[in-house]
Amino acid sequence: MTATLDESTVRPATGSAVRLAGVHKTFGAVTALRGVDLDVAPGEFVCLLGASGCGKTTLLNIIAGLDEPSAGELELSSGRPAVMFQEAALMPWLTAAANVELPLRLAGVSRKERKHRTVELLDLVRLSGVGGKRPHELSGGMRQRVALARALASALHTGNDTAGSSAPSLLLMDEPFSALDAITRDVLQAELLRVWRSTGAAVVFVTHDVREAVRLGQRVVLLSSRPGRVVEEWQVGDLPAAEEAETVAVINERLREVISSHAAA
Ligand SMILES: Nc1ncnc2c1ncn2[C@@H]1O[C@H](COP(=O)(O)OP(=O)(O)OP(=O)(O)O)[C@@H](O)[C@H]1O
Repeated sequence: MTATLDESTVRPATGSAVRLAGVHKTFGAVTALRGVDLDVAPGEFVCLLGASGCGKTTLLNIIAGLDEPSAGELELSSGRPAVMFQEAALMPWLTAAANVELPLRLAGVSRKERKHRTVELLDLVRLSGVGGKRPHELSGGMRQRVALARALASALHTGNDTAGSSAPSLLLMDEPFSALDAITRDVLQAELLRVWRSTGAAVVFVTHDVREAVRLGQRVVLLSSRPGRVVEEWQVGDLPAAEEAETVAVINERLREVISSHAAA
């Protein structure tokens, strides 16, 4: 079930794109999150890493306003963040361009401005030639690019819209590339980094792939196995290539420890 966040638990963030303080979430007898503290700076790229079932999606849903915390506080600096899921979830009856345009249409952006921004965004994800095609005519990787352009349309619009043009935007991504083959994933990871650098949006990217987290993130945040809470984090932005493999090995080892301590508990 989805719920709308209570106004009292969501406040505009001061200086952060998103800030969570002591966020708990229970589903009946199941405690999914226990006291999560997380602060994401405007324009920062943070990867949330954790074992299956540790509460990553729950956390993202709470930030997205699709679910509400049982306790704790959430602060957001922009309006509702844009979300991109594992499956592109495009409207099958709309063309790629119309899918990208949809959040702008719903936000009441003028037709001329919508058309202009849609062309720009399709160009940004290198899909300028296929705006007129419908989702079933596109490959899985192309559909995820359309989903990325649509999420950006929504994120950038919200960012511009709420507190003036300086309001940072926030993009939430829940394992968006995990259903793709390795080569397409590799290409889209590079594309995402390029797009992130050119838009300045903050990104919270959920993955259980350590290599992906280290490649994409400026910071990797490790959640414990259920109930999830932040156990450790690493600054991994601009790592020299020689240190990347070692960092992946260190984080993998820590992830294994977290999983086995949970299994032994
Ligand atoms: N709506 C719900 N009702 C009951 N339990 C739920 C609900 N949503 C999540 N859970 C439980 O909360 C825990 C965390 O789930 P969540 O989907 O957030 O984990 P995750 O880390 O994203 O997992 P994965 O990596 O496998 O997608 C799980 O034990 C799950 O069964």
